[in-house]
Amino acid sequence: MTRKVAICTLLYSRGYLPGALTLAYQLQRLLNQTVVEDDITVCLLVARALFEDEFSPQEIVLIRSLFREIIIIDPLEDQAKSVENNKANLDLLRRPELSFTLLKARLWDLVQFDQVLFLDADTLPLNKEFFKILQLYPKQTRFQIAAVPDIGWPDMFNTGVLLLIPDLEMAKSLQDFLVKTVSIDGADQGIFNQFFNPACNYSKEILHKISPLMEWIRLPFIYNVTMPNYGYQSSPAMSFFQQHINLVHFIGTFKPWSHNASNHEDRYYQLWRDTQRNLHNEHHLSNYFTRLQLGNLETETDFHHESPCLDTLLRQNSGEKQTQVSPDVAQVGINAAPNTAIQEHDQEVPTSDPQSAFKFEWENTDYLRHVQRAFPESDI
Ligand SMILES: O=c1ccn([C@@H]2O[C@H](COP(=O)(O)OP(=O)(O)O[C@H]3O[C@H](CO)[C@@H](O)[C@H](O)[C@H]3O)[C@@H](O)[C@H]2O)c(=O)[nH]1
Ligand SMILES: [Mn+2]
Repeated sequence: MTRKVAICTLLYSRGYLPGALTLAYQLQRLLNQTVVEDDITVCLLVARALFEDEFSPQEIVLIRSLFREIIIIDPLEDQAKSVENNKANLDLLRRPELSFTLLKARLWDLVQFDQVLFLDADTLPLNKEFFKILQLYPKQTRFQIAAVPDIGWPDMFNTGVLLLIPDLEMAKSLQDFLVKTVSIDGADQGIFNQFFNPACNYSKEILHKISPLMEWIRLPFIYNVTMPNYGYQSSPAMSFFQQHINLVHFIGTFKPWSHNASNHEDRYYQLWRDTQRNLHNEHHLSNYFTRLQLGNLETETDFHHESPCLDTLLRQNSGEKQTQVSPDVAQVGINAAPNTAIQEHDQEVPTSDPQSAFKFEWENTDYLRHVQRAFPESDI
């Protein structure tokens, strides 16, 4: 039977829009070149406040033309509390903008799909071989998460590429867990590892009470090759495996769309920019995106003058599928909120600061009560 598979990315601030659009464009391009057994829907998970208050109608049209489905997500229950609890560890990471990556927990709510492949907005699949990822574990269960080891700490997985089985009980357990536990890195990667990965738990017994089947399935690195890959970029391994790399992931604060990225010579950054350029050309968007990268406010007038194809797009996409709330394009305010500041992205300097301030608070929670209820006997 054909499985319904969502390939999703997440957007909760407009600074990552170039990443999300370029990723969607690349996915479409590669999907057009290949025959995939599954019924694939390329989706954008977008924070409600961002989608409804910050995007202009033209931006929404553009987003709709690249994503088959837009899924508007609300904050998690007690999200503000979780963000506050995690603040100290996120400060260690020096990435305050990552606090809302916890929203990835919403992926388990997407039970309209049989499986979800999540990709960070700063990833770029390179070839159609990438879709083989969907065939790697056909029997994946809701207790398993499939992901690639993190180069910063390979006993943990990186959460930029995730395969998961949506399930409402798991969603609830994970979200309860999130509220009650301090994340290792103050964001989603730490907490998802603490939830699924036995290496991140002081007590295996506790993990087994959730389910003995809880597991991280370790995917090959070629499905999430993180850049910059300090020390490895020019290594023999890099040249040996180069032909087999299926996806690159631009981790850290310096992104290919950062304002000074055009001086960056690395071939994968260049590849990302070439892909973005093709997207611009097809949609007549170059000027618009130049301004976006600089973090300037967009104006409707400029946009219309320079993008005559958008009226056509508006008409073409008016029937586009969208789940949850669907604000009428015409009713959405034009740049109602000021553009969120796009940070100065300097080249990230590797740091040897200790990252060990996390603490587990099993004793102080009633987490176990919740998870035991969440998993019926028959599943264990
Ligand atoms: O301001 C932001 C920041 C992030 N995102 C989304 O969240 C993802 C994660 O942020 P990113 O900058 O890609 O994080 P990384 O530099 O890749 O950092 C690592 O650490 C993060 C926090 O644990 C994980 O989410 C990542 O998967 C992991 O690679 C992005 O790709 C976007 O999809 C936004 O929409 N707006
Ligand atoms: Mn990322």
